[in-house]
Amino acid sequence: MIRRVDARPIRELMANILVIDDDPIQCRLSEEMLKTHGFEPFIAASGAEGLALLESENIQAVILDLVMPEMDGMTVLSEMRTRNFTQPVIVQTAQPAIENIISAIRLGASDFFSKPIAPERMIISLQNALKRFELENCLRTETHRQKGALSFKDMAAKSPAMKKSIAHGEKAAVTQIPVLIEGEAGTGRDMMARAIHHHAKRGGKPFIALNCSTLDEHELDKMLFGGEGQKKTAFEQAQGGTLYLDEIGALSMELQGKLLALFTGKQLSTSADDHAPLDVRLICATSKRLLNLTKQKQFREDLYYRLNIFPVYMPPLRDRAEDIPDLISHFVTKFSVAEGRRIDGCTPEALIMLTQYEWPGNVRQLENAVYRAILLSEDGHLTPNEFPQIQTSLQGAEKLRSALKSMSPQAAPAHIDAATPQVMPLKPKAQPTKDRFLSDDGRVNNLAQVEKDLIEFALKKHSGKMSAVARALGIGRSTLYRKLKEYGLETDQSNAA
Ligand SMILES: Nc1ncnc2c1ncn2[C@@H]1O[C@H](COP(=O)(O)OP(=O)(O)OP(=O)(O)O)[C@@H](O)[C@H]1O
Repeated sequence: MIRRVDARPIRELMANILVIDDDPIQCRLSEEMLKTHGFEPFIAASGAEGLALLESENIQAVILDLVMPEMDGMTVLSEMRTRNFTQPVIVQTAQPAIENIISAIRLGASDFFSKPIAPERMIISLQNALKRFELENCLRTETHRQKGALSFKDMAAKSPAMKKSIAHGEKAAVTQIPVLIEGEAGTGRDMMARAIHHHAKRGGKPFIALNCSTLDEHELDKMLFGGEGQKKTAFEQAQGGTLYLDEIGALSMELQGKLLALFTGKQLSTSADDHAPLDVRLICATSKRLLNLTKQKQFREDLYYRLNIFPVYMPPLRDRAEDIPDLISHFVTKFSVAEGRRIDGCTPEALIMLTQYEWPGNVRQLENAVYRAILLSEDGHLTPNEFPQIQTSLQGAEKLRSALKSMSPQAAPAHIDAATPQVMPLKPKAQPTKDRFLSDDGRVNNLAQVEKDLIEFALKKHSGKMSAVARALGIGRSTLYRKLKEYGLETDQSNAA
């Protein structure tokens, strides 16, 4: 069971705060204060250095000194606006003239402090600024989603793996060529497709999405290539824009052939039979490796090479735990607003638990888990108890891990060519059993000797009980007595029972 401690919101625990100040002592003080309160400080000794860090790092808020040589705080503020940095900025200065305060606020500063600053006041100001920033971000993303204008900036991407995917997406956006998005379900393939569309010249034109695995073949055929009752095909609807085909690997061989014919023919035949040149950018997504499907003859190789011109890979969430806090923060804001609940965020234990989980359903599963947790929460904080399924699953995995640990360690696997042959201990060679019909010197025993040995064996086996021995040998008791006398066996081993 995970112990419950304080419940600081994630944004506070993980936020990257940039301090821009030319005074090294003030920088050290700010750094210590931020670390003590669980923030991640980034320090810049000049305005230029600060702007460079804003470009390269994922900064959530800035503490800015106004009086600095070369580039002063006001110039940094206006440069931030010009470059479209929307992070909250808390200004601090040793010269709090009223005109400075007004100018800084006009340039977008969220708060203003005169030095020396009481750390508690600065922390409260940061908390409020971050809360507002998170709300603004969430509102912006959801507005973009509703307007069909999702951009790369709307995607949580702190991890190197996601940064790489977004860099590929940005490159794909400036071209017109087909894109193939590969990744497990729930990794954000749809979001990536929409961002590529939005950033391309076609942004603002239609974006039509179809899922090839959820529609039956007849329906899909009609929607893609037309048929009775279908006023406009998906291609016609997407004309000038983008057609997004999710789970393209599920397309039947017949429909694959039709799609290939479209590529070669480049003509859109409408139901009204007027022909227009095809101007649709195709973005496909798949959770199965298309290359493997081609090897298994389930996907046409010629079509594969047409679609896989610009691949973009969406990494599973388990390979990018750094993105989890931002995603949770976004979902908490989104759903608590939607549900009219005041939820502050996750406790540190819950956050640790959620970053340890494997998330087989990726971001989609995390989104649903946060939504459920918000509905379960009673005191405005999300603790591990609000994620019962994740808790149970991790506890099960922990039990399995400790059971495996207690088992004897296995030998490290070796390549078959390098493995030394295992020498099995040889069983001691069995001694040949003496043939019961042979004497010690190898001659065949005579009949009397065999009969005597047999009677002796039966006497031992039945503990000398005469009636049992006679029954076992198939002779009468009087014959048995006679033979015992004959072979000199009647004394010690026999009894009358
Ligand atoms: N990087 C991200 N930042 C913010 N939200 C994300 C991100 N990736 C995914 N999401 C959200 O997670 C959910 C699932 O994403 P999306 O629909 O794009 O996934 P998918 O790979 O197409 O899978 P599915 O087939 O389940 O829809 C969506 O609500 C999406 O907005």
